[in-house]
Amino acid sequence: MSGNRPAIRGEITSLIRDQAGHSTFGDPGLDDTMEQIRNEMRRFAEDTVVPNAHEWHLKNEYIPLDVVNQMSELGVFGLTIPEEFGGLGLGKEAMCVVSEELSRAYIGVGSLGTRSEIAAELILCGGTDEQKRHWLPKIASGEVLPTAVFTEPNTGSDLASLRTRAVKDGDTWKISGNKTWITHPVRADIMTLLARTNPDEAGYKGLSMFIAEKPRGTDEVPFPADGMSGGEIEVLGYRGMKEYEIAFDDFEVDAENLLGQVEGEGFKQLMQTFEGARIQTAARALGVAQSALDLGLRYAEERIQFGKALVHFPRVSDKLAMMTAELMIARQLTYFSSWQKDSGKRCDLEAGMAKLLGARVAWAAADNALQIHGGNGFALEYAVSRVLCDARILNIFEGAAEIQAQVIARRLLETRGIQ
Ligand SMILES: Cc1cc2nc3c(=O)[nH]c(=O)nc-3n(C[C@H](O)[C@H](O)[C@H](O)COP(=O)(O)OP(=O)(O)OC[C@H]3O[C@@H](n4cnc5c(N)ncnc54)[C@H](O)[C@@H]3O)c2cc1C
Repeated sequence: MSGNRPAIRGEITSLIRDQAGHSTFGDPGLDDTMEQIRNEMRRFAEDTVVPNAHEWHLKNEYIPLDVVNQMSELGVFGLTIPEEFGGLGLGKEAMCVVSEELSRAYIGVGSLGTRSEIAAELILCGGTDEQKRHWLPKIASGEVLPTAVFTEPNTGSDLASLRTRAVKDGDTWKISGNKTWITHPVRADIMTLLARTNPDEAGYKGLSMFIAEKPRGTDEVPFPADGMSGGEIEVLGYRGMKEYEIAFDDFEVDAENLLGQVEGEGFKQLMQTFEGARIQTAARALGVAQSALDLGLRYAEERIQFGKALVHFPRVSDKLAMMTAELMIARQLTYFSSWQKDSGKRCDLEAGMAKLLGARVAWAAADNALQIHGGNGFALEYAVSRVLCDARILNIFEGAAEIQAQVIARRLLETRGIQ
């Protein structure tokens, strides 16, 4: 406790004021290559995303395809895909830096690569050679945008009990059932779709994963495919890709698009992506927290009350100091998890902690930054109002906070030999 004193918090605030506009406050401990990647992403985000993000949010608009195409050219969708399949062959560490920097500009942009990461990891870990050769280069180049179709109206956290059915009919599988909360499905070309292929097996063993092809749609005709319909779910934040509920009624998937050509492995295949997906979500949380800190600091410097800038009031500068310290802790845990993953070590415990902590830190940072804005923070016109809405989702998806806590507790008990 001796470290958390007013003088030290004041010193931290003075240091971050000096570093305002820098990439990070404090040295995150990355090498030059990673810092170059960060700078490149930052330049792109500052030029292309920051000036527009708030308007996209307020108008509930899609992130323009032109921005998506520029991200393809920067290699965002093929970051972790091996070079032999057209990717950049980088690790989760790079994925963290990129996700963080893009999410700092707008969580929607930082999340565009999420579904490509999940699809690529599913195919890399569980696909046949032919599926890898066919899909990975297209995902890496951004030619194919995936969407992740897992959640159902009655099945969220307890995914293993989902009910959407897949029935084999000659050379096709026919999918029937209801999915919900599907992000960016209208502009997607493939769906990583989890469905029950064995109705006699009610748990995870009855599930299989498909790489289901679909045509792109529009707002007017979102799903121009037989056996597929759906409607938009309006949301507080996390906009730019749009969320949909989707009904399948004998929707056809080619038999060759069953992942790995194996039935009953879908849940296990998906579990292999959990560590990576949690690390990526933790990195998105870092970006949101950094964005809140940037906005809070700038406002505290500019707003004068009682004849001084707000930043000179200890109760304001304390908030900035704690945001900075918490962000650094979450950042280190996230990077550490990525290093574990990149060196092939099990890291579900660390990834779960990073995701849980990152989401909390982002929410606290957004709340504090809004508080620093006073009444203006509550006005839609100010970017911090968006950041608060965007921060809120991080505790819900990619394993809600309660589920992460459960995973962490279970692993701790396991390591102590208690089952
Ligand atoms: C904006 C947004 C985007 C999303 N994008 C996608 C997507 O692209 N694809 C997709 O498939 N899904 C997506 N989801 C769905 C998301 O993954 C689920 O919302 C999440 O898994 C939680 O499921 P649920 O909403 O059904 O909540 P529930 O599972 O019903 O949980 C409700 C609450 O109960 C708690 N709870 C549940 N079980 C337990 C337990 N055992 N112990 C303690 N607490 C528990 C939860 O933590 C939560 O707080 C998205 C959701 C949102 C909101």
